[in-house]
Amino acid sequence: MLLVVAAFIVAFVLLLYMISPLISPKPLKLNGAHVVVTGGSSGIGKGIAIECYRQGAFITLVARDEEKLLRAKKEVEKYAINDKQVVLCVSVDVSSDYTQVENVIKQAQEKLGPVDMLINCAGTAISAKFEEMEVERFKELMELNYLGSVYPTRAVITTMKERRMGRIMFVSSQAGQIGLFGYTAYSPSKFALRGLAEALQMEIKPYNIYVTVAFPPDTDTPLLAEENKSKPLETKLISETSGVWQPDQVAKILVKDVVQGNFNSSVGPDGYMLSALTCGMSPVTSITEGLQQIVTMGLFRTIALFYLGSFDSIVRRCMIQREQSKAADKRE
Ligand SMILES: NC(=O)C1=CN([C@@H]2O[C@H](COP(=O)(O)OP(=O)(O)OC[C@H]3O[C@@H](n4cnc5c(N)ncnc54)[C@H](OP(=O)(O)O)[C@@H]3O)[C@@H](O)[C@H]2O)C=CC1
Ligand SMILES: CCCCCCCCCCCCCCCC(=O)[C@@H](N)CO
Repeated sequence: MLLVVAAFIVAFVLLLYMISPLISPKPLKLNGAHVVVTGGSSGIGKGIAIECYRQGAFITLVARDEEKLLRAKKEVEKYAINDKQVVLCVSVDVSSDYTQVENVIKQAQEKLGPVDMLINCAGTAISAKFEEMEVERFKELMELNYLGSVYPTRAVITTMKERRMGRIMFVSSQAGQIGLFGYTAYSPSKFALRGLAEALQMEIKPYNIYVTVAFPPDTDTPLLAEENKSKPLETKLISETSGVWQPDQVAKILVKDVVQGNFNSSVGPDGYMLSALTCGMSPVTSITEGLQQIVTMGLFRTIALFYLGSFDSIVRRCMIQREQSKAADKRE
């Protein structure tokens, strides 16, 4: 009896693998492709631009500061693999006015052809305790991190649907998979991207367009340095769990995933566990991914409970320490 059940399971898994080419997208060829990277003048976005350029892509860098854009362009150009490749810079605020965003995308398409791949990486982070966060920040982060990804996507989607091809990446964060101390304004803006990505992917899969959401851990960029100046100790200690990564390491993984059309892109062992654990109803891109989620979910939830316990104790310890030092100050 057991043997029959085992045989059925094996046959079922084999069958799944046989049909797997039907559900996995064909990898996109970066050579000659037009890749638009918002936030491409710094940090992770610049790393992604470099990685795509090294594989023969034409790049449009989108950000506000023109000087920073030009500096990034020069850096990216060092990685050319042929003399036809071009790096175009466009200066626009991706979060304020849709018409402006649409216009710059149009200009970029006129110069470098239709967009094959859009990387939504422009974004920022602020960490502070909920009651210490200025209320405008909640709106600002939603505007930049969420609407700043909606607008460029909206501007490329019609052409992608007509051409029946394309890739779109949203750069969320591990803080877009788990709500963390200090990130009451940031986490929601990154969670929102996941909802957008799931809904959009269901709409555009029949058009052969694939959506990827990336969930990077702390990455050594100008943004992290700036953020660390005022980051609550709790946030720092909790985030350290999954380490600090280099932008080029992160960029390599993200580019590989978006090229393959994977819905999920995670970095490092903690990132892998977080993604398996929080997969919910998100689309699956390969049989292996689905099977891994089925098998590991219970185990990862068990591990997660230990992590959550240790995060709670970090928060409690920091609170006690603060109160003690306040009391000591008073005595002096
Ligand atoms: N670093 C980290 O630890 C992590 C970062 N992330 C996410 O990755 C993304 C990139 O972060 P990172 O590389 O560290 O940040 P950086 O600050 O190094 O780069 C941000 C980029 O976005 C551009 N940008 C910012 N605001 C706007 C705007 N309104 N319109 C157009 N462009 C804009 C910036 O250029 P300019 O200012 O000139 O406009 C710059 O090119 C962010 O979405 C961040 O949330 C996710 C996980 C971890
Ligand atoms: C099985 C379960 C495993 C659980 C592992 C949990 C690990 C949590 C670490 C969260 C790190 C958050 C980094 C945010 C980075 C970011 O977006 C900002 N630095 C932007 O500047």
